[in-house]
Amino acid sequence: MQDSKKEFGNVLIVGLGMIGGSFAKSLKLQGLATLFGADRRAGELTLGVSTGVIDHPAQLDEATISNMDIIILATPVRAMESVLTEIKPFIKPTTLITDVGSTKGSVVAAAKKVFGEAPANFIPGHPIAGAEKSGVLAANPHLFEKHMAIVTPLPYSDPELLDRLHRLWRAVGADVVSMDVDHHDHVLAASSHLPHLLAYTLVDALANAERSQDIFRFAAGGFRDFTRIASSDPVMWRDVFLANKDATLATLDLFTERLDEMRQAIVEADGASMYGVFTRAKSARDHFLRLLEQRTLGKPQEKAVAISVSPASAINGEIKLIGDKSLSHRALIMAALAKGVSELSNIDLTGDVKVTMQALKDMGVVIEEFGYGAVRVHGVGRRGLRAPIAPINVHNSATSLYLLAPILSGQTFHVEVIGEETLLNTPFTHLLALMREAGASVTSAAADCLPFKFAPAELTPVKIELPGPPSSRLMSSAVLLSLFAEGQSQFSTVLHFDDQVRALFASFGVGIDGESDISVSSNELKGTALDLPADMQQTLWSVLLATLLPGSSLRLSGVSSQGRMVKVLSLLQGAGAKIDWVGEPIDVFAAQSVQVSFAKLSSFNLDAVQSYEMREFLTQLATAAIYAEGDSQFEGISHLPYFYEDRITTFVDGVNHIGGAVEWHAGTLLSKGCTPQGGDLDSAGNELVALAFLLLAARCRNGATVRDCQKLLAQIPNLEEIAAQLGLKCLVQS
Ligand SMILES: NC(=O)c1ccc[n+]([C@@H]2O[C@H](COP(=O)([O-])OP(=O)(O)OC[C@H]3O[C@@H](n4cnc5c(N)ncnc54)[C@H](O)[C@@H]3O)[C@@H](O)[C@H]2O)c1
Ligand SMILES: O=C(O)C(=O)C[C@]1(C(=O)O)C=C[C@H](O)C=C1
Repeated sequence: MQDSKKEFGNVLIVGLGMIGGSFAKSLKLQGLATLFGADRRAGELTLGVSTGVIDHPAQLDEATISNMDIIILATPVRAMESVLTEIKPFIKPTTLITDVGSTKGSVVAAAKKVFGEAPANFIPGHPIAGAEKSGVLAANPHLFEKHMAIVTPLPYSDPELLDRLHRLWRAVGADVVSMDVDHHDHVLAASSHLPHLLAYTLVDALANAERSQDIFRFAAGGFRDFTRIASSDPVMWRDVFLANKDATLATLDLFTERLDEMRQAIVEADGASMYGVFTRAKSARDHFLRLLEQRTLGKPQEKAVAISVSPASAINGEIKLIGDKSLSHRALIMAALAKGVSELSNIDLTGDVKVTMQALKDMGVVIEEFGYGAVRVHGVGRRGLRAPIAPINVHNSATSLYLLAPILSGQTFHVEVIGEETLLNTPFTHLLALMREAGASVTSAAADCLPFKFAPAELTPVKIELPGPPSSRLMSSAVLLSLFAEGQSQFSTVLHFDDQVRALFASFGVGIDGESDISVSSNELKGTALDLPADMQQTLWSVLLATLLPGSSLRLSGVSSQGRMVKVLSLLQGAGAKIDWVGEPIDVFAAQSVQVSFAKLSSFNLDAVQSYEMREFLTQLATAAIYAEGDSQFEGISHLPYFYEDRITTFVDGVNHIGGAVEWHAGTLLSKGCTPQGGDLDSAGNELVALAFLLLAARCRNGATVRDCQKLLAQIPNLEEIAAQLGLKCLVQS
């Protein structure tokens, strides 16, 4: 009867319908077992044999049962007790008995009733895959692939048989997870049972309604999508609701309450409440779908993208660049924590900012997007965020982590933060130390790396010195943390607080007093309207293009005349750049226009303090130095965090590869003015190196191709468009 070479030996399916048939067909097609089928409908067994789903029809008698290695119960759940009673006298203790039923508590109860105590070889299971079809003709051998199978082992389940059950599910393509029986029934009541109840009830209610003929005649996509599952097998679903009564009632009550609220919103024409529910639900569903896509398709591979730049002549015109990325992150967060509505314009919603925005949406913040760079954020107040349904994923965005972590530590719910790629191996020691100083309850994986788990905690004001010269992200973390500690927090730093960030916080009502001894008070935030100033990297890039390309004349509007922007432009002015501020400064960011034209730059030097201040601009400034007359020198780079040095060494290798003349000695960059020939530049996937290389390429004798620009394009998706607007020929090649 048995082919000993087959991994799972003799397998009997009791209830050869859609699920049992799918299981049998998958094992049979792979040659992993000899398949037996038993069903109270003889016709299903005949079909099972003729369609190649099973090898042999079988009876639940001693000859069959005592010969099986695995028995899978795949009948409706309420039939399982009678099947177990029938097979009990013949079961060998070494035979694995499992099931696929949609409820687990009732199946365990049935086993206890039949056996006194569920035996060690009885281990329940449940595939989270299915269809609205039934019967063996609906068997699909691929049904379980890349879907989850839940196993609910009992305390005394046989470990070897549990291992066999795991292997069995993996063999049909499922990912196996273990769960407690009660938890399973509550989760499935909400995720599967309630939707079936709603679909059946909706169709039935409408079928009996007045005008039912027309309702069905004119029902299109929405009705069809929503009610597909009302075509499922009625016996199976009657059994599910009889078997999982309490958990279903609990989730039904919650839903009924929310449906009543929605009804009330319609009665009162309360558009804001409806909009809130709809956007939160959309965001939650989109989030699920992304997770599901990742499960079924795996993570998409990032494709290497190159950008070739033809030698450019002059760039001319007038341009308003999208808002600064770092301000965009902060503006969204502040608007979410404020009370009332904020209107944000010229906000950059691409790249990492999307990560921050998604996290806020996942925690219930309604963010309406209109057109290019304009959003309306419905603030929920400092402690009004809601627990997300899944961990917050900051992907590869350290900025999102620095800004979200302090606000999560001040919430009233538990939440986990996960990340991806390089972020997973990065220790966030200073950030964690800062939060713990305020009494935050945050635990991390080894070595202060992600994932982080936050629990509610009462935060207290801190009085500390921020370590080293702190990053501007850490300074913002400190301010955000202070908003959740009742009282006044004080930080001293060796650096001045960035003026633009200070202006942004102030416009939401956060007073940051002092230059390097900073005090922040926790108070309520109020929504506001903000027009963000142009992105600093993109502004510097455009200014340098116009400076380096003879015949250029460019006007940039909406450039902040505060903080680092002014400093970097002053530095270039000092080297001979023709940069003029035009008009009066407006708004909280003191935005103005900037007029730039070609200039012959003279060499310029940065001491260690300036290198620190200009650290984000070093690769672009080094490019300017390459085309300046004479030797320029940037000192103290090796004192910066390692990734700044990595950027510079990648930059130096690339420049020299295409005929430039830069040297790198003991943490100092030396550039001898020259015009490189051009060729291939490898940015090693770093977006700031890539941006500098595009600048370098524009003035090379023969142009150049910059490799590995995918991260740059993720940060500035409309780069080709900006270049075209300026008259620069950039071609993106994927
Ligand atoms: N349909 C789904 O999407 C889905 C998904 C996961 C799990 N499940 C579970 O799988 C099981 C089977 O569902 P299905 O969709 O395959 O249903 P189905 O109707 O296609 O198959 C059930 C089979 O069991 C047989 N049967 C009923 N009582 C029996 C008895 N006492 N003895 C022998 N055979 C009997 C029926 O004749 C039928 O062929 C159910 O417990 C269900 O809860 C279903
Ligand atoms: O896709 C469908 O048609 C299903 O109904 C599958 C579904 C579900 O609700 O997700 C149905 C019952 C289960 O026990 C598991 C899966």
